Amino acid sequence: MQTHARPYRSVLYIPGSKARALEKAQTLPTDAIIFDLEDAVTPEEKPAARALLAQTLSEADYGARARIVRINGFDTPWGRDDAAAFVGAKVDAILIPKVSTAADLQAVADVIPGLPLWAMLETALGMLNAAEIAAHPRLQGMVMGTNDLAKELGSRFRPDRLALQAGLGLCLLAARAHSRIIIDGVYNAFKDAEGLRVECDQGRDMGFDGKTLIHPDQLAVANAAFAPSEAEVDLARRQIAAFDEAQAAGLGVAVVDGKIVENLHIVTARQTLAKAGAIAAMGNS
Ligand SMILES: CC(C)(COP(=O)(O)OP(=O)(O)OC[C@H]1O[C@@H](n2cnc3c(N)ncnc32)[C@H](O)[C@@H]1OP(=O)(O)O)[C@@H](O)C(=O)NCCC(=O)NCCSC(=O)C[C@H](O)C(=O)O
Ligand SMILES: [Mg+2]
Repeated sequence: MQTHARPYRSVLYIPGSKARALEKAQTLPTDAIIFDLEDAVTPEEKPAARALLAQTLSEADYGARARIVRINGFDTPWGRDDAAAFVGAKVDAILIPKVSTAADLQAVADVIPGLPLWAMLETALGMLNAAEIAAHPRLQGMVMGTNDLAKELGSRFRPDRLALQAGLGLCLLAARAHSRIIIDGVYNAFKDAEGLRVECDQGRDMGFDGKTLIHPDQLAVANAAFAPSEAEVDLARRQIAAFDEAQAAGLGVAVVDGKIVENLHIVTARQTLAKAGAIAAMGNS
């Protein structure tokens, strides 16, 4: 598990063209927002959405929520103008769609100095190049684009996401090897809370930091699934106490609930407590 200064349990997409949704998000319990100029915005609306978003971000207060802008690709008519519009803006990161190589990232890095970059991992080539993408020095986070990936693979939806597992696993390995944030893909059936819960639990079990979402009704499920449970916090505290006691007695191993606790488990326990603390500080239940 990786801990970061802020939680990313819930990462809500908001179409940059929807003024009401942009306003509403200022009060929603989401850890981060992706302000989208790509797939959620029609070609006809793109220039107006870019202007609305730039204006909104200069005025609105999104509090502690991370503000990430998803621009269009540089192989489209809008990508370069999107990038130019957010240089120096009040945003935490720029998210680049369909990143397939480290060179795709570098092209954006060259025109946006300073700001952290995030990459959508959603092409077959991106899966195969996940390691070089994650290693890019400007990269901070990775987002799985499971719709585009399924489209490229020709795979069908399955609740267990069998066809996507290889790609999800490759990207997760790459993110962890380079200490990057990594967020799971969206669950399209936004009225199916139980299906979302199952997919969130799968993502959390695999090691993702959180889930991208498309509707406010999905927030509570993701926030619960990706937060340490009370039982996990309690166990972490007891492991740390037992290990401290063992060390004071000159031992390198403790036993808690019939299981050994070594140094490496203490690293995880401390990360669990740090994550719980960061969530409490954020104020989103
Ligand atoms: C999915 C939706 C089109 C549903 O819209 P709608 O029917 O209007 O929803 P509701 O009437 O239930 O909305 C209720 C209120 O909630 C607000 N709302 C809705 N969605 C959002 C949102 N995403 N963020 C903030 N607020 C939202 C409405 O304004 C209503 O407010 P109120 O007036 O107070 O009642 C719609 O939810 C939507 O457009 N979702 C986002 C879709 C999107 O961003 N898609 C692109 C990202 S996913 C993707 O690209 C995946 C990736 O690249 C891949 O390859 O997998
Ligand atoms: Mg996509």
